[in-house]
Amino acid sequence: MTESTLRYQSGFGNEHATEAVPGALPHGRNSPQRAPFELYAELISGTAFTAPRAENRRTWMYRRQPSVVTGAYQPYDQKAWLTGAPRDAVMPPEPLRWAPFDIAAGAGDFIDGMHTVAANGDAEAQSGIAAHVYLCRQSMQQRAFVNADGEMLIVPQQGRLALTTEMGRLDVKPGEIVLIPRGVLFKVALPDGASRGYVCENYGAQFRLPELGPIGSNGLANPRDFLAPVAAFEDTPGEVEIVKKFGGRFWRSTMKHSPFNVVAWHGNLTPLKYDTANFMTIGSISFDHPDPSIFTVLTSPSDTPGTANCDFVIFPPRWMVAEDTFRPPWYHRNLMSEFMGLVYGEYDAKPQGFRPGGASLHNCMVPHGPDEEAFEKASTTQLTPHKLDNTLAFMFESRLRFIPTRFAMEGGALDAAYATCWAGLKDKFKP
Ligand SMILES: O=C(O)Cc1cc(O)ccc1O
Ligand SMILES: [Fe+2]
Repeated sequence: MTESTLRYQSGFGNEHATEAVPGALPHGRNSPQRAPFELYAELISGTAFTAPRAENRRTWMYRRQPSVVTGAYQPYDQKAWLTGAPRDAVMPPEPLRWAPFDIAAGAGDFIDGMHTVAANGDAEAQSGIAAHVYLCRQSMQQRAFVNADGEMLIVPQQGRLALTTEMGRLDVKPGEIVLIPRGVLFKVALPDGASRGYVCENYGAQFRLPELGPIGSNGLANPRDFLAPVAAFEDTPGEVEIVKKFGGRFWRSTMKHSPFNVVAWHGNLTPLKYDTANFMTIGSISFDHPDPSIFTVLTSPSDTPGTANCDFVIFPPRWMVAEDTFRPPWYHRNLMSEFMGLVYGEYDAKPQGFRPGGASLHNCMVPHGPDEEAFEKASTTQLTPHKLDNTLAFMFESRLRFIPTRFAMEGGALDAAYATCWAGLKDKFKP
């Protein structure tokens, strides 16, 4: 695949209007007696009808056939993709870390290659998230996927993804992220072959931009950098298998035609992509460093103000200038639980052991912080302005503890020696 030439529309939560064939959108009403060109009008509501206006998300689609035109559903086998906190699983009380998950372990496509690393909450209670990795080497062909359990925040780590969705097409590459709303059909092609990445499946309130408080009206992730697709439809003949995730189970059905048949749409419920290179990073320009909440790209609030169901936080390239300051993260333990991944480069608190395509998990009140090497360096180095470059780590941070899966604990990637990275931190007290 050459560089992407797709067109997009800009703005987080914006009201977009787009037609692949001019004249396909009705004007002045959503549901005329007959829609233009004999299309079917169909509404998808991503929030309750009566959700506050600022949170309300819905889109009207004008399509060649409505979504009801499917066959019966049969069970579909996907055992590695789990939903919610597994009640019978053991949750170790210690820090956990995984080596890069082996792409060769995933022979299939984006659906079959999904492996849950850790999950919390309960999809039926619309609360919590799952942290997955996808390990795949095949494009989805004559197949589409729809997730009724939550929205999906996809963080590619290796290999570009070419997504086809009901609202149009998006190309994403490592360093970019894509957000697929709950219930929107999509398929994933792999222009670079073998691909790996992370997914946050969010059963709770939809991700949105965080409040900016005293930061003001600009900064962090700016709304205009979120890109929605333009309407596009497929004409490819042949049956399409629809795989649906519904209440933690997987189902398959067959459609005689492609479900990517939306000729025009308008609304504010859309897939979105975002390039993390556009994140306006804020940090200390005096001393100390602020809490990592300054790196929040998107937040899924819970019912308790300020205590997120999930924050999606990135640690992008940035200047470190703080004076008389230990610059990496301090030693800490938090109420919030932290699942971390690394897209590329090194993370300043763990320059060696935390590698791209791997992960770490520091659950509620589990102490962690810089390893011995990072501590020694950061506490003795000459503090000049320094660019942390070529690095992109991220965190799915949740108020709910993550429970690691069997794949995580027994699949071969678990770093049994993780705790030894702090073992050499001696008592150097010199009164
Ligand atoms: O654990 C981590 O590396 C993430 C993190 C970074 C930071 O600067 C402060 C707290 C925190 O959890
Ligand atoms: Fe932390």
